[in-house]
Amino acid sequence: MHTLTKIFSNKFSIYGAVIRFASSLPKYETLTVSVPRKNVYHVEMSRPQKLNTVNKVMWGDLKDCFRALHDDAECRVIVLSGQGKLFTAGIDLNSLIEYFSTANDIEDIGRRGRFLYKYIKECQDSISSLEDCIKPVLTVIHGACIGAGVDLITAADMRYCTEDAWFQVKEVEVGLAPDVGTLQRLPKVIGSASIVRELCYTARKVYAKEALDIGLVSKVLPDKESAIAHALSLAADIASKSPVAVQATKQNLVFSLEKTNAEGLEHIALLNTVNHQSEDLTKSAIAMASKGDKPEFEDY
Ligand SMILES: CCC/C=C/C=C/C(=O)SCCNC(=O)CCNC(=O)[C@H](O)C(C)(C)COP(=O)(O)OP(=O)(O)OC[C@H]1O[C@@H](n2cnc3c(N)ncnc32)[C@H](O)[C@@H]1OP(=O)(O)O
Repeated sequence: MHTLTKIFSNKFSIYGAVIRFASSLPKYETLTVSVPRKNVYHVEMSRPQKLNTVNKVMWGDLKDCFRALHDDAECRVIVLSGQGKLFTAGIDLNSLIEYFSTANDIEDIGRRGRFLYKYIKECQDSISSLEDCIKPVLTVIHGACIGAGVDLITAADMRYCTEDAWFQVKEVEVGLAPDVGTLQRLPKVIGSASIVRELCYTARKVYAKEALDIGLVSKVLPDKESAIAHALSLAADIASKSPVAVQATKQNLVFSLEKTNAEGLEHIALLNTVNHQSEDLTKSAIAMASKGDKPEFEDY
C-alpha cells in the first residue's frame, strides 16, 4: 500500500494534497483561518454572537490577515464567509459610538479632524486589503450583508450568496455617507449608476434574486452549506492553475479599473515580460499541446 500520509514540519500531505496544521496558521481574535482544500484558505468572520459586526479589533484583523495571505506562498485563493446566522450586520454600532465620543472629547477642531481622518483611513485600509491582496478573494454571503459588509464584499473578486441573503447600503440610515469603498467599488461591480444611487440614497434592501439580476453576485445557492461548497470548488479549480498567471491576472484587472486601456495594456506587457519566462507557462503549454496530465505548479 502507498504511503498515504507524509508528515512535514507544519503540514501533512494526503494523496498529494498538502494541508497545513491549524497550529501553523495565523490566529486572530475575530477571524478563523483554515485550509479546507489544497492551497485554498478559508477566512471566517467569527463574532457570531455579535452578528460579525466590525469592531476596532476586526478592522485590524482583516487588514493583518489579508496582508499575511498576500505574502503566504501556499495560499493561492481565499474564501471569505461569516459564522453564525448572517454574514455581517456591518459596523459595530457600539464601537462607532465610542469612536464619536472619543472624538468629541478632543477640544481642538484641527486635532479632532486629524483623529477622525486617521480612523477613516484605517478602516479604508482594512477593506482595501482584500483588493490589494494578490490572491483572488471569493465571498460567500448568507443571511444579511449590511453597511460595512457591502464595502467588504465589493473589494473582493467574486460574490456568491444564499437564497435567504440580502444586502443593504445602510449608511445614510445611520447618518453617514459610505466612506470605506462602497461608493467607489459598487458602481464598478454592478455597472448601473442609477441602481447604485437608488440603493445608496434609499438604503433599501436588495434580496438574493435582485442581487443576481444586477450582477452583485455571480450565483445564488440554496443554503450556506451549498454556497460554501460551490465557492470552495471554484477556489480549488483556480488554485490548480498557474499562480503566476492567476496573480498577474488579478494585479492587472485591479490596476486597469482606474486606468485607460493603453495604461492597462502597458502594465500587463511589463508584468508578462517577466512572467512569460516562468516555468508555469512552459508546463501549461506542454500539458495542453500533449494533452497530458494537469500540471502541478510550485507555490508562488
Ligand atoms: C469610518 C467608519 C466606516 C464604516 C461605516 C459603516 C457603516 C455601517 O456598517 S452602517 C450599518 C450598521 N448596521 C446596522 O445598522 C444593522 C443593525 N442591525 C439590524 O438591523 C438587525 O440587528 C439585523 C437585521 C442585523 C438582525 O436582526 P435580528 O432581529 O435577527 O437581531 P437583533 O435582535 O436586531 O440583534 C441581535 C443583537 O445584535 C445587536 N446588533 C445588531 N446589529 C448590531 C450592530 N451593527 N452593532 C452592534 N450591535 C448590533 C442587537 O442590538 C442585538 O443585541 P442584544 O439586544 O443585546 O441581543
